[in-house]
Amino acid sequence: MSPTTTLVSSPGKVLVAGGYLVLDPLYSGTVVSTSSRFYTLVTDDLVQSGSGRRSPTSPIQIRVRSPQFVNATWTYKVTLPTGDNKSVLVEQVIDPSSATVSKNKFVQLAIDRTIALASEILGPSSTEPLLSNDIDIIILGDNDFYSQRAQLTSRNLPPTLTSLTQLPSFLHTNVPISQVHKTGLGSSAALITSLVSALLLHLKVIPPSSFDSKVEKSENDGGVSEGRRLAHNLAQYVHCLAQGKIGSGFDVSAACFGSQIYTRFGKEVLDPLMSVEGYNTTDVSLKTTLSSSNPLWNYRVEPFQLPPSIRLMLADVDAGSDTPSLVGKVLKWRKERPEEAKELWDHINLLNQKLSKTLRELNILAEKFEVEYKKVVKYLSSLMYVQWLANPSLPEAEQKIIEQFYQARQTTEDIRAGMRKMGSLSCVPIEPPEQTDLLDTCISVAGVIGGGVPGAGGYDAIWLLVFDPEDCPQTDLPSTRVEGVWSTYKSLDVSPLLATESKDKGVRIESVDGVKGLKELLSELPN
Ligand SMILES: Nc1ncnc2c1ncn2[C@@H]1O[C@H](COP(=O)(O)OP(=O)(O)OP(=O)(O)O)[C@@H](O)[C@H]1O
Ligand SMILES: C[C@@](O)(CCOP(=O)(O)O)CC(=O)O
Repeated sequence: MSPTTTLVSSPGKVLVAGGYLVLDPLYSGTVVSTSSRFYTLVTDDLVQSGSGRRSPTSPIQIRVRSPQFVNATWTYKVTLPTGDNKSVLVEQVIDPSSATVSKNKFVQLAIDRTIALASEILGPSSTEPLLSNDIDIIILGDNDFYSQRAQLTSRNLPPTLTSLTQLPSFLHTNVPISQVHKTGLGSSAALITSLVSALLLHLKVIPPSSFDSKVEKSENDGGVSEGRRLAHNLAQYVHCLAQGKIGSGFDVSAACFGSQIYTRFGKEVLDPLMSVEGYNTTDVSLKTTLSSSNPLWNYRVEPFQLPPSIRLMLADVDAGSDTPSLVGKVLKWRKERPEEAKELWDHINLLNQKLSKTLRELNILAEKFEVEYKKVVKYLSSLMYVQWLANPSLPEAEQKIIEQFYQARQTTEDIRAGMRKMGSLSCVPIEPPEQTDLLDTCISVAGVIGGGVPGAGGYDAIWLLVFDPEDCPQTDLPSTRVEGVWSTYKSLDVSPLLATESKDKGVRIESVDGVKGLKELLSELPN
């Protein structure tokens, strides 16, 4: 086989509405995929990897490196099924000279399960030649996935968006993965989705057109290829296996399909595959279970994107919360007080639907009244919310657009109130008072539409939607005013993230030259 290199990326996520509710298939979540991405490069190019063609008797080796971390190289030996041994075996090769053994369950399971699926679909004898050269995998996450506070401090830079753009790409974190401060963009979901997608492509289980949205649109009713759906199902499976539980899966879905209104799949589809010890001896077929035509994969992905000239802003709040414990407490409350919970969840659900409908309506208005829409964005970008409706003599189209923005503001506020109520009823700090103060300060800034705490909430982060008018001097942009508030905010340590919304539909095939800083990084990697 001639050497090949495959590079794939997948985005991070922000659950702007639907936290907790999205765990139940009766409700949905509005998830925005981020411009910050995870990249997986798979290569068997002898020059690049410095390794060589295997002799037929030596084992298949896969080396994985995460160059942003200390002690983050993992080598695996792969045994394909032969004779009586029907399962794929992926074992870590431990270097006896190394003082500490580093393991990465997420990476190991992704490789193991993807090769097992490939071997079922292609047959072991067709899979073997695809692994005839040793494989090198490089994993990289955009800086946003990890807190850059220490990097900014060490360079004497203030915590602003401008400072973040000055940092080199894929900065080393100077710690092992287990000690890194994550920012909540869903590193593990983006990592697994990009890794399994890259391997499925590399092993030719799916064609590159699987991730070409133009081809997908022209060839498929729903605009989504079979290959992308297979990658999604596999990534959901691996993520659940690595986390040891079946979550809602909104993060993996966003990494695969992009921004969307997400309704989860029923847990039943993965139950037979979820035994960690027994997964590779089970008689359950991966090919059948993970197939895009398996009706048990009953998730729903409705396309969604933010209206034009609206910017998503994110800030990492350096306090942190333990999501699983928040989820455990909320679900306990829901179990103990089902009626109270149902009433509140139904109420929040209507508000969530109202928000996505309003944003959708704004997309339609922006297309229909392009000039008026731009004018309104510019006009509102310098006004505080209380002034938005102050001029009733504006032309009808402009008035209509302003009313929708006003509605978006009110609905985000109503959702926040609903989430705070859920927090107080379940005794969980979903939007704790410190975050309420921060959000109230931010949304009172001119040009800010609304905001909230993403996902499970707590002390981790906040999101805002702000007007982002074209041809506006940097100093007059709402995002610049917000940054000013964040950098001087005293009661919490607030640090911006660079991420905006990714309008691309999830997994994307990349070229090394097209990813800023990648070529340089690869050229500096030791063999
Ligand atoms: N750059 C990376 N290279 C290799 N593995 C990684 C990398 N980043 C994350 N991981 C894997 O993902 C695991 C973290 O998963 P975890 O579910 O705790 O994070 P998360 O909830 O997705 O994070 P966040 O949403 O805060 O970004 C790590 O232990 C590691 O196995
Ligand atoms: C609480 C929950 O609905 C969202 C958690 O989101 P996040 O990881 O806090 O972004 C859990 C889930 O959907 O898996």
